[in-house]
Amino acid sequence: MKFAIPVFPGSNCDYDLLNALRDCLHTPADLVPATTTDLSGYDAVILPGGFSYGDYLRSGAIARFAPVMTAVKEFANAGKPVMGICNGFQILTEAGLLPGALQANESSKFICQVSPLHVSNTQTRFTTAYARHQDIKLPIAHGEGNYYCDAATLAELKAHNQIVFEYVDNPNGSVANIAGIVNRRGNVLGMMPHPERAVETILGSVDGLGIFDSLLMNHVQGDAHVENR
Ligand SMILES: NC(=O)CC[C@H](N)C(=O)O
Repeated sequence: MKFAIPVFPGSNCDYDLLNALRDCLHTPADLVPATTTDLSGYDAVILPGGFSYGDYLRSGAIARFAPVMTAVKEFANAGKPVMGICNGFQILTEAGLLPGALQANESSKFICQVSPLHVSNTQTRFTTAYARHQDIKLPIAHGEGNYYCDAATLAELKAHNQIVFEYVDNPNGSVANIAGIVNRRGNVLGMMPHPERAVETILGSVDGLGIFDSLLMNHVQGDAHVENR
């Protein structure tokens, strides 16, 4: 299973992700520039964290116009797995691949800490390696992680089991403690916590491995059994 990691001007978690995939998971992965228009050689795309285009206007608001995003949309529309971590999640909402938006944290402060989370849905292709309702700890590091959606969207997310990760202590004011969601089809995941920073004991947690293990396992088994239609 080969991963593409689009790199935007200002991405700063791209090498963490490359390390997680190549060195810890032993799976092929390439950094690809934001000008790339062809993702046909890849099985999955993960948008990394950072500050794309300086996060001017709003996080992800400029990145969504990068040429690679046209290819990412085609990739997602073909049902292939796409994931966005932190700034990647912000880009996915701005691009319309996931509902809702990420606002400034309620405290207006940048938050950098390890956060306890519930895995709320273990039936997605990103989370089958976790136990049902497993409690995990992942690092968070963001200024705009306060997930917002309107009441109708929240009802849709709940009705279709699209809330995948929830904060235990809601550090940023997110609606319904939301830390990560999938799209209705189940092939696009966005999450504010950083699983790629929790893949080795020396990092203090290996709780992020479950996401990458799930992707690899479900790719081998054929992703169709975890499609949410
Ligand atoms: N770690 C990150 O990706 C940071 C995300 C974003 N730029 C923010 O501060 O909200």
